[in-house]
Order: sequence, then structure tokens, then C-alpha cells
Amino acid sequence: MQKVVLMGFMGAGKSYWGPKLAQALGYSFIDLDQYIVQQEGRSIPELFAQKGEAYFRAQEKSYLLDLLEQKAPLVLALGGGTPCQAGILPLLLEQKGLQLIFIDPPLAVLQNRLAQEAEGRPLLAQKKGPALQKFIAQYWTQRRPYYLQAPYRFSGEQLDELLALIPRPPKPEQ
Ligand SMILES: Nc1ncnc2c1ncn2[C@@H]1O[C@H](COP(=O)(O)OP(=O)(O)O)[C@@H](O)[C@H]1O
Ligand SMILES: O=C(O)C1=C[C@@H](OP(=O)(O)O)[C@@H](O)[C@H](O)C1
Ligand SMILES: [Mg+2]
Repeated sequence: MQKVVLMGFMGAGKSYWGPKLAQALGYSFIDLDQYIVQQEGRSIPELFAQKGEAYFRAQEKSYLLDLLEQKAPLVLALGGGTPCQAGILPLLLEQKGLQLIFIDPPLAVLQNRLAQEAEGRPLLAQKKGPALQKFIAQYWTQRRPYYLQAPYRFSGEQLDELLALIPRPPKPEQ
């Protein structure tokens, strides 16, 4: 397996688990959002505010395609909306040597986390309280059919559970 790609809703833990998984596997780690920020020289909220969501989505797709060309072993954390863009899921599902994992904590966990962290996420930034919770629940329901297409699902609880999803060659006998 040369690439492990993590997807799931905002707050699912893609950026949280990615580095831990990469370290355990001895792979490099790239967070697609951080990569976009580095390449574009602006934060995600700045990109949305100054260039618009359509620009962000175009760049997100283009940088993802570049990263999928890399040959070295890689753990890649997507943004929550990445696999919901036209044409991206089929690419991820078809690429040889790529393990696609859906991180799927309960909705209530996502709502709690995102209530604390709506600020850095432009889709949520202006919303608060019950309106925020309702928006998250609606968006989550809309996006779930995309995420459920991943061949593997991780509850988001234990590194061992995540590691068990990654096929690895057996250790040579001593
Ligand atoms: N299993 C977990 N245990 C504790 N905190 C977590 C866990 N998964 C994610 N978090 C925390 O939840 C927040 C959202 O996680 P993050 O990785 O940024 O989500 P994503 O990248 O999927 O949007 C972060 O503060 C992160 O540290
Ligand atoms: O769900 C989305 O559309 C987005 C999720 C964010 O990433 P996280 O899922 O890491 O928060 C980031 O890409 C951007 O704010 C848009
Ligand atoms: Mg993230």
C-alpha cells in the first residue's frame, strides 16, 4: 500500500489521525488543507474570503491530483468537502495501491468538536448555537453518501483499529 487517504466530515479527525498513522507506518504525511495554505500563501478563511469557494475548490482538486502522482509512501488527509467534488471519488477509488478510509465518529461528537472550532472553518464561521448544530446535521446527511463509498470505515477511537485496516507485508521470520 503506497498511499492511505483519510476522508470524512469536518471535525472527524483527519488532520488529527493522519500524522499518528503516518508515524506508525513510517510514511510521510500531508494535510491537503495545509498544503493548499503553503502553496497559496493564505489561510483557508482568507482563501474563501478573498478568492471565493469556487477558487478554493479548483485549487483543492488541482493540488490533490498533483499529490496523487507522488510515488513515495504517503498518508494524506483530505478536507471534508474534497471527495464531494465531481470526479474526485472515482479517481480515489480507482487508484492502485491507495487505501481510502472514512473516519466516522458519531454526529454528536462532530457537533461538539465543531462548536469549539467553527472559527477556522469558513463554511461554519458565521453560525452559532442551534443554527450551527442544525447546519452541521444537514450537511453531514448530505455528504454521508459520498463518505460511505470508501471501502474502509474507522470509528475515530483507537490507533490500533485504524492500523488494522492497512494491509502490510508480514514481518520476516527471525
Ligand atoms: N479521537 C480523538 N480524540 C480526541 N480529540 C480528537 C480526536 N479526533 C479529533 N480530535 C480533535 O477534534 C478536532 C477536529 O479534528 P481534526 O483532525 O481537525 O478534524 P478534521 O481534519 O477531520 O476536520 C481537533 O481539535 C482534534 O484535535
Ligand atoms: O468540509 C469542507 O468543505 C471543508 C473542510 C475543511 O477541512 P476539514 O475537514 O479538515 O475541516 C477545509 O477543507 C475547508 O474549510 C472546507
Ligand atoms: Mg483537517
